[in-house]
Amino acid sequence: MAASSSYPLKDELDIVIPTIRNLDFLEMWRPFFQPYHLIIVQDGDPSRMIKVPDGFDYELYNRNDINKILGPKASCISFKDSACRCFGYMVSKKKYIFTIDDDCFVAKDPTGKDIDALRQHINNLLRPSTPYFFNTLYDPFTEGADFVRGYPFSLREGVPTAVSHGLWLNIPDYDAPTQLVKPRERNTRYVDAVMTLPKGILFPMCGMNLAFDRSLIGPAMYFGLMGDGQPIGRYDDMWAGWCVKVICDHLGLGIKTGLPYIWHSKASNPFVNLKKEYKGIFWQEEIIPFFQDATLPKDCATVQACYKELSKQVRDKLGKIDPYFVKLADAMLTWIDAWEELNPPPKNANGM
Ligand SMILES: O=c1ccn([C@@H]2O[C@H](COP(=O)(O)OP(=O)(O)O[C@H]3O[C@@H](CO)[C@H](O)[C@H]3O)[C@@H](O)[C@H]2O)c(=O)[nH]1
Ligand SMILES: [Mn+2]
Repeated sequence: MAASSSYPLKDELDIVIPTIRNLDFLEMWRPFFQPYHLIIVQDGDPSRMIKVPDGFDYELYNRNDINKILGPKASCISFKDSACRCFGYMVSKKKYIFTIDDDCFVAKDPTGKDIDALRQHINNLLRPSTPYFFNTLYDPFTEGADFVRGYPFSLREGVPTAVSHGLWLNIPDYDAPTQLVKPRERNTRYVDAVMTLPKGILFPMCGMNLAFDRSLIGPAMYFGLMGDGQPIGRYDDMWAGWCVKVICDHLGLGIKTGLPYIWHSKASNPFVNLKKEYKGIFWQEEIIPFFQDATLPKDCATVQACYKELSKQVRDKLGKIDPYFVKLADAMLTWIDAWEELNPPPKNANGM
């Protein structure tokens, strides 16, 4: 199934943008984004006025709004880090989310055509994933592709897709050490593929060009405690991606990576990034085995239950690395409480 209408899921999808800058980049996206509702999460000084180009339908939240809406639970939303974007996921009322950075522009495909990244994400999300058996012709649900010989027919229905992870031309999402040794490296390779991440395999999720089915995995898309007052930064999306992948594997949901590409226009400062990433670079050598070995009990049947269980395991098994992980485990529970407060389960016919 492909998205057929000119603006697919127009009333079922919010675009979440974290920002400390102006939003002129929206002018380039106007042909693709204008009909969609934007949720802008303004980070940093709340007294700064962020100019949104005319013609866009949006809601904007600054730190004062977050504190007012969440009260003490606002402590789980990062300040002075792009991790703040997850507040937008929480306040949205839509089934789907697309999040993009304000320095990401429309890329061109090899034919020179502007890439409608939003439509590609929607196609990725509306088509099933195949985490249990790798299809060597990549996404079998893409036009012009299919399952190859030897692919078990019992697995060809696939599973629901929870996440669509897009990529970036020009400035790649490198860590600070790589940025420092390869300052001029640019990603010029357009790989025309969408792949399902196999079950049991983790991946480094980047929040720059990311879409997900909020109804399937939203409560697990917490971007952690980063930025002001925290010992690490730039591990917001990574943390969310590791939690989300473990939960998707447990619940039988799929995650795809590959198309669409956006054009990432500028590299953030590698020295500032090194300071933010420093502890994460060696902590992750213990964090990754934790997630690789993580198992969730069979009776964890909802994302929230899985997430609460993961929080308990983070406290028990990562808390010994640094007290930060005990704080993070608590923040994961605060996040779920806040999520449930803002997104109460629908009442049944008896109003219960
Ligand atoms: O304190 C801040 C800093 C930035 N933002 C907004 O977040 C995004 C990303 O900012 P930027 O493009 O400057 O940084 P990158 O290094 O390219 O970000 C990528 O690396 C990861 C860092 O966590 C992340 O996945 C990517 O976003 C912009 O929209 C800034 O305006 C902010 O809100 N607060
Ligand atoms: Mn950037």
